[in-house]
Amino acid sequence: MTAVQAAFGQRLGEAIAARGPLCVGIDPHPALLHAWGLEETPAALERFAMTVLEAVAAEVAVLKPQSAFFETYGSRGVAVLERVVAEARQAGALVVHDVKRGDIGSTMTAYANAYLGDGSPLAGDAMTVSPYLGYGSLAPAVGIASQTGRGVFVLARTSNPEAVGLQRSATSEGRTVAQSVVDAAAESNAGAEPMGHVGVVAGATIRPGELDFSGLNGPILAPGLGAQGGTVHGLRSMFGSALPHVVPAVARDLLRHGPDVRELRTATRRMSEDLAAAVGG
Ligand SMILES: O=C(O)c1cc(=O)[nH]c(=O)n1[C@@H]1O[C@H](COP(=O)(O)O)[C@@H](O)[C@H]1O
Repeated sequence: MTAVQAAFGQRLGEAIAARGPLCVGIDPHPALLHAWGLEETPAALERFAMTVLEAVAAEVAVLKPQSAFFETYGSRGVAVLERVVAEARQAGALVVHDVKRGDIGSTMTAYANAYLGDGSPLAGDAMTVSPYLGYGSLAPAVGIASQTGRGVFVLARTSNPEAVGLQRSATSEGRTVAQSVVDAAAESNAGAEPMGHVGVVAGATIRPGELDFSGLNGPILAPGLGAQGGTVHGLRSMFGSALPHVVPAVARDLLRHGPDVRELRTATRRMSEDLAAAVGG
């Protein structure tokens, strides 16, 4: 029988304590492949991903491969993603699959089993999920994550400008849609220590005080640093006392330092140090 790993909230907390909170996105955009002198082929995709791992997998708490950039290459791309997951976890980083899945019933269960199920070739540590079929439709993923010591990150207030109309609109109770997602995640995390396994996604581009995270008791994935205008120094005003639970994510702004492994690692260390100063100070 496989031993059940510790709960995701605990494992993430330990990883952040050991390595700092930075999450590096592995997003092999065609433009980045070209900038690195690579072609758009499965072999080049693998080279790109393995270079990122060599530079940062032993440095940062979390790696977040964006599935679409691997799926583009069909089964060979997915095979590269499997290798990324295995090698990242081997190097001690947690893997968050950025897949933004949202569906109902047995289909949601199948998505959760693919990315979070024990024994799945793609099983990482967490996945991003979309609540726009109803937070309750995510129950299979929330449940499978809990049973397997894994996590989910539920899209609440995403970093893209198109999200504003929907996510900032008011629900019948007068809260914003985004706040209702945070509050639903808070209910799933109630009583968990040191924090629950249901995280939310809130861009590092939101307005200060836009959301109340005080009851969340779970992690906040905050993409949008650098290329989308988010800054390390802006995080405190956006997240306030929830800052210790924030996992800021960056992809393009670091990946542009490749393909030189040392330059990529140096840029990552610099950003981690800036974060430590901003979060701790
Ligand atoms: O879920 C995500 O990771 C995500 C949520 C969000 O609100 N905004 C957002 O940009 N992302 C992802 O974060 C990555 C963008 O990273 P940058 O290159 O640093 O802008 C992409 O993979 C996006 O899909």
